Amino acid sequence: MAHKRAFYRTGDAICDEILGLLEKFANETLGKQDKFRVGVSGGSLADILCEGMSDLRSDFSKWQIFFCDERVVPISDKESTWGIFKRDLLDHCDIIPESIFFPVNSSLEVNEAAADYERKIRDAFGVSKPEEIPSFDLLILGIGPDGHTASLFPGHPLLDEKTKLIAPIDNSPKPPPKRVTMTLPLINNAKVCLFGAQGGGKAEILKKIVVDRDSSLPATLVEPPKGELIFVACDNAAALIEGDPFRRS
Ligand SMILES: O=C1O[C@H](COP(=O)(O)O)[C@@H](O)[C@H](O)[C@H]1O
Repeated sequence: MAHKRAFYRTGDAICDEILGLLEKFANETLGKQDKFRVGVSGGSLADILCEGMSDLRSDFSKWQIFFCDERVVPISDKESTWGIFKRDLLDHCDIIPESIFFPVNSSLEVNEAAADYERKIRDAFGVSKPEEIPSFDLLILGIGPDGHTASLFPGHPLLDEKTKLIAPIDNSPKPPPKRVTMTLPLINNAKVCLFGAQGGGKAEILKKIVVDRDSSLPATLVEPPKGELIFVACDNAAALIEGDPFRRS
């Protein structure tokens, strides 16, 4: 079980809470160590980060930003998460250096792209022994309507991956089919896993994850034993959850 769990209900939108927590964890981390290492997701969370990250007060030169998953498509494709960050954040902002981003090399074949990204992460953390698992300071994760997170989908064999930190997937049920993704051993070794859920379309799945703890859903399997697990949901996404679901834990 996660060391500490929290559930935040935020009114109409989750962006201020997500951005506020990102700033808080970055600055707390940089008060204790010289680098802040965060993993970001695609979809709605990427849009929130691109909208508000440049307003955060932090020393971005000490950040390292990785991708919890990426679609293996050219950066010019609208499905590329790195492409979204380039176009919607970096192209309009001169306080966040491009060099702090560690994108997936999507020009490689999907298996190679995953192996290459695992090497990049191991190099950045200085972790070379296969049995050692890097520990991200923060992972910002989304929740798909089917309960997927990163590119870990319900019923997919990748949920049982034990050795790879980054895995390829070439049959993603959600297009595009070719992706690379952080696996559960890497995700669950993070210091903080922060989920964001925006909109009434997430209400049913969020209840299954947060209240029912339905273990067939990949997002439920995110439970860092030594880290914090945080859910941030707008009122509509949290509509089927009463009070604080973690009151007694
Ligand atoms: O395909 C993906 O979906 C999830 C959820 O996206 P959302 O738009 O429903 O928040 C996302 O977290 C993941 O990074 C992405 O590749």
